[in-house]
Amino acid sequence: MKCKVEKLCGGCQLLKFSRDEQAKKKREMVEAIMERAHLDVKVAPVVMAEDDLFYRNKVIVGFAKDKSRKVFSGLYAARSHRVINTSGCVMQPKLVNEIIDEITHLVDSMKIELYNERTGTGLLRHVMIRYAHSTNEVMVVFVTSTKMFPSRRNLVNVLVKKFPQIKTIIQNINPRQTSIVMQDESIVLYGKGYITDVLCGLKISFTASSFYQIHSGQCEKLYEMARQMLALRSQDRVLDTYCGVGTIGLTLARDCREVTGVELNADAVTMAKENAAQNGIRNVRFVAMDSTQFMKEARRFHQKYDAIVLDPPRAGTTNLFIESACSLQPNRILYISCDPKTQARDLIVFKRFGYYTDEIKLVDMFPNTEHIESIALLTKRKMRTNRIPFQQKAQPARPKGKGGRMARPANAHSSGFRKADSYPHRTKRKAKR
Ligand SMILES: C[S@@+](CC[C@H](N)C(=O)[O-])C[C@H]1O[C@@H](n2cnc3c(N)ncnc32)[C@H](O)[C@@H]1O
Repeated sequence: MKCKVEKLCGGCQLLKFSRDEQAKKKREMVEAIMERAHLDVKVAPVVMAEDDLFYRNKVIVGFAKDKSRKVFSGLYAARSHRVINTSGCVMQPKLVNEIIDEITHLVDSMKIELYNERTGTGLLRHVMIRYAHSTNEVMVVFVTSTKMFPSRRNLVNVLVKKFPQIKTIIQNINPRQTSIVMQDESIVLYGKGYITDVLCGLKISFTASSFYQIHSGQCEKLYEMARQMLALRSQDRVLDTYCGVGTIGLTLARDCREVTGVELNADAVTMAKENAAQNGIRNVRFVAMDSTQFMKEARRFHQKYDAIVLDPPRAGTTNLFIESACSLQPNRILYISCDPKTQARDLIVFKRFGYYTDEIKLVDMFPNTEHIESIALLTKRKMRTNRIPFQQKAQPARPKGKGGRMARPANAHSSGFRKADSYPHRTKRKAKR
């Protein structure tokens, strides 16, 4: 496969290699990372994708003008903020490419002002397209520097008329001088503000700000692998941390007694609840909260989980998360990661708490790039020492609220635990004391 801008773009570092060569390289890379971390683990062969082109279901493009002042759009060149023309990119679905080309043409013909990163002036910063492979639904997000968006009505009308697959159009307002693409304020210009895909036989809806795996076909393989590795029993309680729109928890729900999903992004949690409802899944609940904070509360209320799943962002998790997860003493912990380096770092800390893994499995979620999704099942083994892995720093005392109770921060969400949720034997023992 040839790409005209392969070198300039830098997004597909492995495009020139065959599928087998890519599989070998990715596996060797993970083996080297695990070895460097002194983790004695076997790395399984990579589960490769049948469709390694046109797979990206999320694309963000910037805009610029060429020498003749004509607008073009594309990805940023590697390690820069220079837009290069990636029209017709072979990683993006054909429909997505057609929509991007049309938007670029409209931006040019409607003379929509482009945002200038250096001066912080202008209007249009980015366009994000999200695509649902199973349903062919498309979401378009215009990221603008101000709420004022003079040509938006025209733009929306032309786009939905030409592409009936576009089910929602959103304007996200990002007035800050930052490289972060989107900010919190959004206006739905057309449709419901979300699109729906079918994943592992479940209807899954997601909004512009919520996470959804980039390669839907490989994502199904990943979740099936997770199910098999966890081998849940009907009486098991599962905690799905960093749960996004609930995809992993919802696919596990039929195998176990109940699933609790925890996610920081309140938008994603709203979608997770909607996803449970639209699939008639009743043994799940979702909480908008920091995962570590949730587990600390779960511990306080003597909650027990047989399995904990974590699927954190690329930066991995924190020592405090690991400490809190291990303090709940689950039988197994399933760690899904999109960066084996941070996963290896975290696995070392899990080990200090007695949770070990023998094998890392790999799913190629990002064909033709250097990236890989890795998955590890950790089980509890006997601790070799009684030493506490690391001492927690003393926390500053929180101010007392009404009635002598600890005041909660104003923006804190609730774990939903009540005293009645505590395990009865523990409550009794406490009462005796
Ligand atoms: C890699 S995504 C995984 C989402 C989901 N498990 C999936 O497969 O679609 C990581 C998610 O963690 C969420 N997140 C980040 N920090 C968090 C935290 N401290 N507590 C809970 N969720 C967090 C992000 O909003 C994002 O949805």
